[in-house]
Amino acid sequence: MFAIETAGLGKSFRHKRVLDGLNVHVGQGEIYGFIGKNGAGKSTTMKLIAGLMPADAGEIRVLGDLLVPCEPHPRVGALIEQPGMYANLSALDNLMAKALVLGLVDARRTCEELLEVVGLADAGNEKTKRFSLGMRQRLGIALALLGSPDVLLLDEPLNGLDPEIARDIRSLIVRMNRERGVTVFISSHALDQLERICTVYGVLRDGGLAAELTADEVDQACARCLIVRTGEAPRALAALTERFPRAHLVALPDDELRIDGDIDAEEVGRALAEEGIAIRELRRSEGDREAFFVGLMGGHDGPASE
Ligand SMILES: Nc1ncnc2c1ncn2[C@@H]1O[C@H](COP(=O)(O)OP(=O)(O)OP(=O)(O)O)[C@@H](O)[C@H]1O
Repeated sequence: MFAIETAGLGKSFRHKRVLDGLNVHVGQGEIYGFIGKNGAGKSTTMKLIAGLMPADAGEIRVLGDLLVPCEPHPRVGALIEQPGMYANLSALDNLMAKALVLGLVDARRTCEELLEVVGLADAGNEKTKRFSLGMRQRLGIALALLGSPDVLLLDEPLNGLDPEIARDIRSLIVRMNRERGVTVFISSHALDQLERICTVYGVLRDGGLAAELTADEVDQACARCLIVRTGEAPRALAALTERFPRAHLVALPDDELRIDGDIDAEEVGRALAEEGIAIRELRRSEGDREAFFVGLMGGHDGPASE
């Protein structure tokens, strides 16, 4: 049973289709990094899974339960976009307000413990309007953790944080995962941050998943690859895909193709020459993980395709 599973998920805003047949599989106990360009639909996906808005198509299962549209699953905690909090209340009172809504027994002790867990014990009585971004994110995570969820949805929890705070939040996420067995579904633009904690990745592109791979598979894919630059990238991509069906090929920006797998450079050169495709550059690249992910996302610059 998956912690989160979506099948054929679709969502449009007015006439803009954002998600189109999205199939995500998040195993229990994983820290799943959800990656995609700006506007690819990461927050939208999170909101659908959190039960904050209805999908137009498809279904979502959380811990095996089919989600009823707009009904949050009781075992899911979420921090999506700006953490919702009352500016004039203290961190403790913000937690208490939610704890009461959830009907938690022993609410005060639970809230104080959570403040401790997220490193806000000393600031618990301060009004949140005076909080720094890092403190807000910590409180947002504490709010998401109220009720001891089994599944945590974290939308960009590391955005805009200085390296030390980002490290603290990363270790908090890993601790929740290892010690409490919480499954984490996390989005971030900071690939280097995700790479330190994620066990699986899903790459969102054109409304669906371009890839879903484990950290080990990413390691393997990035261990050794060939980069080909040619003026005829689409034709080269088609020719090489047919010639090397077991290789993983990705079109990169600047007319480059990336070929993952143990493929011989000479064979690639020969295959392209036979098709009459001129090669501008053919080189071996080691471990360029960012290029790998950026390639899967569909390039670096500009928003996701309209
Ligand atoms: N409520 C809404 N009404 C209209 N359009 C929306 C709404 N919510 C999202 N969109 C649009 O849907 C697309 C996907 O947005 P979403 O916020 O899910 O992307 P994202 O991948 O989280 O982006 P980012 O990385 O920039 O946060 C965007 O083009 C956005 O403008």
